[in-house]
Amino acid sequence: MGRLSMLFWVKVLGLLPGEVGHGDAGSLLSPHRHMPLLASRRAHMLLNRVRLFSCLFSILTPLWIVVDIYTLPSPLSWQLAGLRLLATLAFVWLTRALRPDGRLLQAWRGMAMLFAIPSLFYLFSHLLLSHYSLVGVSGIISAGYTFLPFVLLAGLAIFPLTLVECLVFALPALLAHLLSGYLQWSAMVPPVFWGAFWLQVLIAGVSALACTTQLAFMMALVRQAVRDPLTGVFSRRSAEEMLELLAVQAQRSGMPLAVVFIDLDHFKSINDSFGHAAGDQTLKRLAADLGLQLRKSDILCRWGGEEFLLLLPQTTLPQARLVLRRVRRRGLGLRPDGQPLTASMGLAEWHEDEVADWPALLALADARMYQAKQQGRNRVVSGDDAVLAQTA
Ligand SMILES: Nc1nc2c(ncn2[C@@H]2O[C@H](COP(=O)(O)OP(=O)(O)OP(=O)(O)O)[C@@H](O)[C@H]2O)c(=O)[nH]1
Repeated sequence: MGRLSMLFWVKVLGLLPGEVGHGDAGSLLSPHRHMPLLASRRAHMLLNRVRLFSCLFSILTPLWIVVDIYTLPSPLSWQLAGLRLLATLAFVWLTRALRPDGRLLQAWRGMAMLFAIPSLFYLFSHLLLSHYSLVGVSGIISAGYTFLPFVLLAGLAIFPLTLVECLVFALPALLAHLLSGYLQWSAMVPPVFWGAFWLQVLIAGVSALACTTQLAFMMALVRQAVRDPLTGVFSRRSAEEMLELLAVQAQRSGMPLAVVFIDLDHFKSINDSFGHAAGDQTLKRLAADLGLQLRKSDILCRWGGEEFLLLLPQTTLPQARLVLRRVRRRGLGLRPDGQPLTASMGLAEWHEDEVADWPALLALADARMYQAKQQGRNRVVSGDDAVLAQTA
């Protein structure tokens, strides 16, 4: 990582060097390269915040009707009350309609609606208010309506968003301000209008910094939480979470999903003969070597002790067998005595094995791994009791 980018991460964002990963800068820019676990956790967080805020707005929006009725002339106050009631209904609907399901698309939809309701309210209220020249208390209350885009842009700061997402969500509020100026162009005072616009751009910039900083911390936390500290591959807990996500995808889209349960052979003897530290080193080296041989979309997890789980999304049984043949041909590395390190592997696939859920898929791969142990170790057992030869 370059000195300049490290300066940004450490000095500007306040993260420690170990908490920053390769490709994190790209992940702050756009959500395309986010790993599925980060995407799903972020989707949950975004939608929960959307629901929290729409709940809050559904209480606060109608309360202001009383102030309008006491301070603004009729029928303006009643027209604004009608608008407020419509907005309240929309907020209530938003609070109840969307349930977090880990899909980013749904979270974006929720955010778009949360921001669209006040933006429309702002435009329509502005149209109504532009027909009146209000002074005194009425003037002060009506001026309050012009603050809505500022509130919206500042509200962005509570969401962990990438820079591109920030821009997309800030744009409607900025456009609403421009449109309101266009609709009442003759009555508008240009310096005030452009001054307000400049202020909104500034607030949007500060919000973008707050959003991306939150996201950077979230990425660091997720990375720490999902990795196994010894080997650096995914932990058991994150393996379960990813299996849940991948299972939903396999069921919905019909895409294949292969799972390999890997148990190292005679690992205890490494510890017994060479010590626990040598055992740890062997596990670390194996994880690093395996990681290099796999595709970016493949997911290697440490299930526990000397057991690993390999998740192969969008991979059929024959394709998974090819992957394992390649891995076994290259070898799993060496034991401290120079002998080849071997493993017993159980392979199962979502559709071909007709499993009902991911625990069943895992149980099948685990059972096949035991079969491989019983049949003499250093082999792969997959569907139809097919045993891949020891020397692939
Ligand atoms: N060094 C080290 N050893 C570990 C770790 N986790 C588990 N082990 C050891 O891995 C060994 C697993 O032993 P067994 O379950 O008997 O399996 P095995 O010796 O590989 O024999 P088979 O699986 O039957 O081929 C135990 O001695 C554990 O203490 C770890 O993080 N580091």
